[in-house]
Amino acid sequence: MALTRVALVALGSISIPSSDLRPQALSKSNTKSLIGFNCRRNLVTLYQPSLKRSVFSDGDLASLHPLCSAGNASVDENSNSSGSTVSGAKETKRRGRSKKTDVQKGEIPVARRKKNLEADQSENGVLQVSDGETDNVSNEKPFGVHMFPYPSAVPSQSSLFLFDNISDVSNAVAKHVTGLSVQAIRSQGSFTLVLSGGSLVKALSALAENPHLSNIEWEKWHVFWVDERVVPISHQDSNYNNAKEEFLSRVPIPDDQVHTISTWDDANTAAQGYEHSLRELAKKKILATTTISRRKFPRFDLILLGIGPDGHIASLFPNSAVMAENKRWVVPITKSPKPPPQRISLTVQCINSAAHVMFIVLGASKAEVLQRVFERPALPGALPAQMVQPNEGDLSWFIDKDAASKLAIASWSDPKKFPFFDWSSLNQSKTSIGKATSS
Ligand SMILES: O=C1O[C@H](COP(=O)(O)O)[C@@H](O)[C@H](O)[C@H]1O
Repeated sequence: MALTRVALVALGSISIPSSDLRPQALSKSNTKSLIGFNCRRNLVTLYQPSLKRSVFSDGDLASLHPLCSAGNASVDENSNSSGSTVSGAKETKRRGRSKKTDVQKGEIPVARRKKNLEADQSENGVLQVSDGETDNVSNEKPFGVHMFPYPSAVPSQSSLFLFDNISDVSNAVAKHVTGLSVQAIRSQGSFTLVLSGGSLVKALSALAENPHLSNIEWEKWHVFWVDERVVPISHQDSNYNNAKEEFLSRVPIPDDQVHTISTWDDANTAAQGYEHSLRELAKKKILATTTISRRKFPRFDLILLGIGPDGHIASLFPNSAVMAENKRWVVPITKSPKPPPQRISLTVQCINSAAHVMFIVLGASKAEVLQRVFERPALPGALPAQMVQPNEGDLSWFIDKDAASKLAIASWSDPKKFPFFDWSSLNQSKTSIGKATSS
């Protein structure tokens, strides 16, 4: 019990910086659909300030969103008119936000843009998502079990946000990314973003629209890819091409800061070439690095991940040998089960070195795999998405209701169905054996 408390107190200092999903950006109907969870390893806590408390029974969950009720009833738009919130340890105050939604691209000087965005940031660097009511997370209780992560030296934190549709997801993602961009630029002068391919890119549409389009300091962005297919960059299978059409062509990031991967050769050469260019950028300090087990890895500010129906992330497919790679930053894939067969991918170790990792999962075709990721343990490597546990960063999931439709969220608090496992007991077990009789 004591161990549980320790873990929960830690929830009071959620370190995700101002993802800022405040309701000003969410329309009234949007706020109905938002559910926020904070997870620390296998703990999930859910907050809703309008209930003036932050611990929920299953009944509360059912009233918050139909997806949380045991029967997964169809969505009742009126079931929750208050929206939910994730807030920091300090009281959240609604602050004034300048209305610039109609400001055209480039019209706001950089200094003013910064000021406007700073006004949007949370106090104390703590995530504060609010519908204007207040909440305090310092005495949370565990809500349930979250995923089946593999232990690592430093527990990471994660959050799960659930929305009705892709447009709500896109708005929330845009605000989250904007917040991280502001924070990175403020602390180090640039923002390094890593894109995935596939359906995820569509969820970036709100980022390329006002107010984000005008507010973001695009000239300080560097864009990378978590994986690429070995096809010409103009090919319809190219992740670059996909991102260019859906997102990059709509935002003013300088061309030389869009780090396309040369894929004219075979996968081996392309992987070596990409790793080489990343290492060069690290030497030039354009890319930060971090050390894990005495090896250097790039520390991207944010990696955006999708998930395939088989649980693959990037181009890392279930049970492939490259899942175990812990030296290289980039690996070649020559027999991808999903076409095209030749690809390159950042490694799990590389992904877990990022400061922030965000999954964006949309659509019913992802419902089953999401259930496996959150509710079924798998052997290491069998479900690549479960291996995403940033070493010194945070993980967030932005999910629409179709993708979440098979999650038994209402049962997550049932210890019989989802046994609570306290990872901190692993660290303490050596010293606590002797104490067992005295307590
Ligand atoms: O092949 C790939 O698939 C995953 C998932 O794509 P989705 O279309 O099913 O969302 C994607 O994240 C990855 O970048 C891509 O190369």
